[in-house]
Amino acid sequence: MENIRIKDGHFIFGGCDVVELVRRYGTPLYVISEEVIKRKCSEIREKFLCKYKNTRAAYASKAFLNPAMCKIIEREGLDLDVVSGGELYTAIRAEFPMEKVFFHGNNKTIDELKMAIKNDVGRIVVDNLYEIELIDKISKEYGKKARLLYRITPGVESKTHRYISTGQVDSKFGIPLAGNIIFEAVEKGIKCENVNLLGFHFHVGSQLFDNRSYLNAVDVVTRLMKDVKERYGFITKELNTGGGYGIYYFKGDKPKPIDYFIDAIMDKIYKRCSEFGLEIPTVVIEPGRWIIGEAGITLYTIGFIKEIPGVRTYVSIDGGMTDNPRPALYGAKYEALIANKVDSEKNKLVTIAGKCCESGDILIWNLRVPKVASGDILAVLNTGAYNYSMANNYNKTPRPAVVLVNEGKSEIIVERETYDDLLMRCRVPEYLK
Ligand SMILES: Cc1ncc(COP(=O)(O)O)c(C=O)c1O
Ligand SMILES: N[C@@H](CCCC[NH3+])C(=O)O
Repeated sequence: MENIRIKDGHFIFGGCDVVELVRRYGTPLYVISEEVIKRKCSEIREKFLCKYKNTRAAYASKAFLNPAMCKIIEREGLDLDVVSGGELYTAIRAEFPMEKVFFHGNNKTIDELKMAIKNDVGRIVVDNLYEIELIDKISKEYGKKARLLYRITPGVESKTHRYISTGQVDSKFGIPLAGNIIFEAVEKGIKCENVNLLGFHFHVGSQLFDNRSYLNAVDVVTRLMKDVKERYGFITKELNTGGGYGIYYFKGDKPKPIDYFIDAIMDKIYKRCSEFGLEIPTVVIEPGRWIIGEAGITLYTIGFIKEIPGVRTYVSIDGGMTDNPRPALYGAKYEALIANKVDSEKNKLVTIAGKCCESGDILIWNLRVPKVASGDILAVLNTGAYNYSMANNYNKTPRPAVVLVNEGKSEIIVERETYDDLLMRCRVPEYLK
């Protein structure tokens, strides 16, 4: 793994000795490398934004979001995809340019839509027919004209965990193409005076290593672009092709370079548009995991070690499914190392157990490690995406801090939660006191 450096048997990440980070900030600790994020964004600029005209790249912030991340993304010249009122609010508070925000969601509430429209969000990605009239009405109230993309369900299968596959016909996301619904939606979009329909969106799934589902989706959406042009004279000005590019977590994962996806998608869009006599729309991509996944590690302190003779050795850590629910949720696998003994020979097989009161709270089954002791530090790799953002307070566990590292410097960007934070919103009715 290219981000791994070793010095005096210690793991160095973002130029920082992680043992020092633990001493300073405690564990569990999310550590995010600014350098990796910048490298990823620069690759997107080089291989997509500069290479192809009329393109935009939005960072899918559900993967990892806080005000500092908004600032990095803004500086790197990317747009932002948000999927909830909370993510939108974070972007607003971080003063992220609203015209560069794409607002998603399969069940946006009225209050969320109001916040988006009032703040002149760049695009609302409409997920169903009923949203359109609501947006039109709210836009009218605020004297605005909301810019819309319609998310379609392209009806394509993707090879990934079924919980993160989104493009198939039977999906809760997007406007179905069967029947007349999509045409009804386009007619509405054209007729409603307070909206400006700009084009279409699809997102086929996440953690993908194959570009076929994207290409199949481009086939479907360009056919739709042709149909709506013929029926209504509607010109698709923008086509958002979603995110989903996979990264390496564990042996067997075979991530592809980003241009494997981008070049194939662009080539297919150009070909189909030329075949159908369509104008080339502005093309948008929306990666989340690919930008942030490899930028993060999580550090834990090893606690009790339990050896069941002839069965297994459980090594317990001070976190688990509360800071990383992915193994319990998707059976996700991670690589990890003992950060203060990186050089030592790995001659033991252990299972890393989280501290939640759940048998399923196992972070890693069968990890090869050197002889470990209580107090050693475990570093789990490539945890930048969907770890901090999916963390929770189960068993009244405070969420860890997030530290940003760069060239040997470290800075807290999210403070560790305290027990008082956990109780801050609880109230005891008078009669129970
Ligand atoms: C609409 C949309 N765009 C982008 C993404 C980002 O996905 P990923 O993090 O896999 O790139 C998602 C999540 O799967 C999504 O639902
Ligand atoms: N939470 C998922 C990704 C969801 C993508 C959003 N549609 C994961 O950890 O892999």
